Amino acid sequence: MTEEIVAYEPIGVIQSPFDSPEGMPVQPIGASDAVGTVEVDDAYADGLMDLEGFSHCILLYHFHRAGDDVSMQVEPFLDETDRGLFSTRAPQRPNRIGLSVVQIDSVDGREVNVRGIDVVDGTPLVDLKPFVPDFDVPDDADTGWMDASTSTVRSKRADDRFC
Ligand SMILES: C[S@@+](CC[C@H](N)C(=O)[O-])C[C@H]1O[C@@H](n2cnc3c(N)ncnc32)[C@H](O)[C@@H]1O
Repeated sequence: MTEEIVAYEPIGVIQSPFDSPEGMPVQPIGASDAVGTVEVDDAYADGLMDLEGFSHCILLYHFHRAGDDVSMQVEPFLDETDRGLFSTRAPQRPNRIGLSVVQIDSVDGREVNVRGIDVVDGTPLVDLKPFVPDFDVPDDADTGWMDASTSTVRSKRADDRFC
């Protein structure tokens, strides 16, 4: 077991239309109409320079409303079978880090206006990176058990199992 403790402070906050983890989309593909704002703290505003040239960005954030009961096998939203936690995107994990690729509508001061947001309003932002298909999309990716069709993911809504 590693001895080092890693601690981060949020660099900002994500505003979204969703007040609760329950009943909301489970991935950005199901939230294409959901508009949100990523607001970085003043100290980091200059770091948004040049971001407007990218159509999408990667948000890394803390699932602050996830429950404490972390299991190594979970039934994910997109299946009816238990799966190893690390083969899922379940929010309830040892380090509650979430990742979403969202569309950038505009960058305005310390705010990034985004679309396709699948997080609860007030989610603490840990990092933001540009999405670059050549870096981030392998052309030979296999997706294991996660064979839910695109239309299933689009219409799927979360329940309270990870709260
Ligand atoms: C399945 S996770 C996927 C999130 C991200 N796209 C990922 O893959 O890491 C999305 C679900 O997490 C829950 N959720 C979103 N924001 C949360 C937060 N701040 N705290 C706890 N749960 C959250 C909601 O139930 C939402 O439907």
